[in-house]
Amino acid sequence: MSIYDTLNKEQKEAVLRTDGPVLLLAGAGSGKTRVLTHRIAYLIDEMGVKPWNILAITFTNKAAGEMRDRVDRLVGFGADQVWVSTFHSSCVRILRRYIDRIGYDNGFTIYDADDQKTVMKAVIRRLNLDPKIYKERNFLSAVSSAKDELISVSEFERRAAGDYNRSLQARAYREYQETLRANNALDFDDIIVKTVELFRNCPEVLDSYQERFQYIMVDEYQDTNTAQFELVRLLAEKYRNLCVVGDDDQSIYKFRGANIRNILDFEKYFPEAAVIRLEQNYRSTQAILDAANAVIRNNTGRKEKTLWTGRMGGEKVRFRQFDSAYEEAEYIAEEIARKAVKKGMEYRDCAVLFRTNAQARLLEERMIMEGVPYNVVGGTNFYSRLEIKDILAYLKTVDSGRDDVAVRRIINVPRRGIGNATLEKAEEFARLRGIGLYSAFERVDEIEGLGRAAAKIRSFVELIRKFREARSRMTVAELIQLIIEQIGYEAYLQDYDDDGEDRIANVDELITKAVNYAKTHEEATLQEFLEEVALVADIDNVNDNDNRVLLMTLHSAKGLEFPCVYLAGLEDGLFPGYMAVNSDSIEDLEEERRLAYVGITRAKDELILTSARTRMIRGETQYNPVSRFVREIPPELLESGSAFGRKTADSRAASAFTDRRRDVSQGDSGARAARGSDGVADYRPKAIVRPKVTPRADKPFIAKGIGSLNQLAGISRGAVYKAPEALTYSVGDRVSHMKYGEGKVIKIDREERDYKVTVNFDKAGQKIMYASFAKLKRL
Ligand SMILES: Nc1ncnc2c1ncn2[C@@H]1O[C@H](COP(=O)(O)OP(=O)(O)OP(=O)(O)O)[C@@H](O)[C@H]1O
Ligand SMILES: [Mg+2]
Repeated sequence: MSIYDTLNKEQKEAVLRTDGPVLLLAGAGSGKTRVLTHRIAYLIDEMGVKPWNILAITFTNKAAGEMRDRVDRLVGFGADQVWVSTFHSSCVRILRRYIDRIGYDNGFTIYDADDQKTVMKAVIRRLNLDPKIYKERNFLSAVSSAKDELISVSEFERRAAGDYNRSLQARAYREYQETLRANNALDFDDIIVKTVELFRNCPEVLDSYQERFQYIMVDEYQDTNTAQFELVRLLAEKYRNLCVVGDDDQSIYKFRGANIRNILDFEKYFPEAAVIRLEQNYRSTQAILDAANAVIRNNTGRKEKTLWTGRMGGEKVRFRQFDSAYEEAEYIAEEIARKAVKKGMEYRDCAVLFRTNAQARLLEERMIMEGVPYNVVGGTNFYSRLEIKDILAYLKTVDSGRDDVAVRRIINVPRRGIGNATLEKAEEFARLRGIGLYSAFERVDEIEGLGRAAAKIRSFVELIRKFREARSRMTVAELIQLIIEQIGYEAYLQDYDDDGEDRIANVDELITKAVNYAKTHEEATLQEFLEEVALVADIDNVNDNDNRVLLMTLHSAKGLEFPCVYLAGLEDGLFPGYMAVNSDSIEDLEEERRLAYVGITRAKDELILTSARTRMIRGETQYNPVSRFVREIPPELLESGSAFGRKTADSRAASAFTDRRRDVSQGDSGARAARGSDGVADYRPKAIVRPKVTPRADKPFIAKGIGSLNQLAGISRGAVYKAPEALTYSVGDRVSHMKYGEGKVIKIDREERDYKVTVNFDKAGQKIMYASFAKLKRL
């Protein structure tokens, strides 16, 4: 039997039709990704296509890794020569070779979100705009949307003419772009945009890649944006062997410029395209698929699809509502622990999905208490931690010194007493000469008026010089160790805050990564290491061999599948989000609904939906109704039993502890406020019991991510014990709130640590919030 015999008729057609454009449109779990891997195998094994003539693009590095594994298993020989990668990694590889043709240096750096913010803040300062009114994130999102649509600075300026706000954005875009250029840096969007620019401006380069990639495949095509589509279109223009697979019901990146039009336009640019549809879902049970269909059916203007599964029956989808988010988290963690212990479920077979990153923390807390090993994907990206960024900034400076943001980051880490005035002088010196900040430091003797600060800069330059020397005879891991020792970084971290130990552990983790990197890459250079690090999307921190429950946002879960899935926080106002619920257009709501569809269809055998009646968000208690997505599932498809029957004395004590801790950090009586007045709560923590927070000895305790105990403890340690300040408003006043708009104060309760304010908002209705968090302004 050949591997192709396991495919159904339509899948086989998509695999065998190797020449010419193919559009494969099909619902979740219908084997689209499987078609791509089999297609690669078929091209190599049966058609004699050279592996290096194939390019397969996926959405995340994890997906790329999975596809690579599957291809390795299917193809006997040469699979490693196939380019299986994300848009971004492919483009970086191309730009490393050729970006000098469009005026950059091939050793460019890649800026992450934090770096971008730093640059944009400086731009706002330089444009003399009031940073209280003009926020870098607004400018950055305007810039990013422009880049998604391939709108250049000058085009943006042209379109902005006559519109004050757009013109400001245009100026910011120009300044921002010039700064990046001066630093020889690209942001994430530039990686695609510059590749398109390169292809458009250098036909010979484009031609060489067209020859190279004679067969191109794109997974999750529904989420490609205009720039990415143009890139693929250019590459495929000559041979036209382009196969894209996607599902319009799973398009969830509109906010990032993903363009559903690309699906519709595909046939326009490739009129000869064969359109293939798959209708059998191989992933989920009928019960799960029914729920998914019941939800997505409510979107308008979609192409109705028939999706069926041979996996008849299956456990009903479960729905549980809790009084608070703590109880929700407790339920999930306890149940997972029980399944693992009693039923021998593997932790890795289970995922907890949620709408916003902020939901992770409570879940983590409970996982730790239950001794459930877990990994948080996203939100707490390892590489965005302060300590990791510090070390990487050192490495970047040692590597090239061309990245001003990196140099600025470490100039006073650890403290060297180099003040802002000194830095400004150096920056001015650099700007006038068109050189980088580090180059200015190297010429410190020429900078006037530095006084004693000059010596401090000189010794910094000397330090970097030493590291550069060492670099040639050391591995990356050794270099990191040397840097840590020389700058006294451990002591610095210990002093920095209460999380010193954890931070040091993270740095150790980076060293481990560097060691592993060297093992898997023959010529592991520092530059390559930095490049890989810059590209790892959040999901890539997950090590598949780890037997852990995955906690992640719905966005990160795309394309993945798990036997058991918990979908948490199903409340109107959270999922669908507040904005989508209150927006006039249905587009936002429909995008949220597609996200719900993605979530539901990740489950193979078991799906549990949960929600909480009350939830604290930034000190405000929110009372949210059950998500409309749950209500869209007909009751006969749901099993909604009691959530409280099985609560043990132990777990009550534990929740009392959690609630109490929230009390302290959020102001007194937080738990009471959180529980609300609907009278449903079946118990109240009368005595505050403080169980010792030690992981259970009989279960594996592995806490990765932000969830280590030290850091958890930091929740309360870090909390501010604020005495209530005098309020500037009183009952009856009209006030405004950043998110909810205007409303009237109905009640103010003075509590030990804060005021609890009840406001009736004109649009958002009644909310109870703590004054120090709510930042209400009297009108
Ligand atoms: N013909 C088949 N026979 C058996 N199993 C199959 C077949 N086709 C797909 N599967 C299995 O069904 C599951 C879903 O397949 P796959 O991940 O390729 O779907 P997909 O369409 O890419 O889903 P998504 O839309 O979520 O990305 C996988 O476990 C896959 O191995
Ligand atoms: Mg897929």
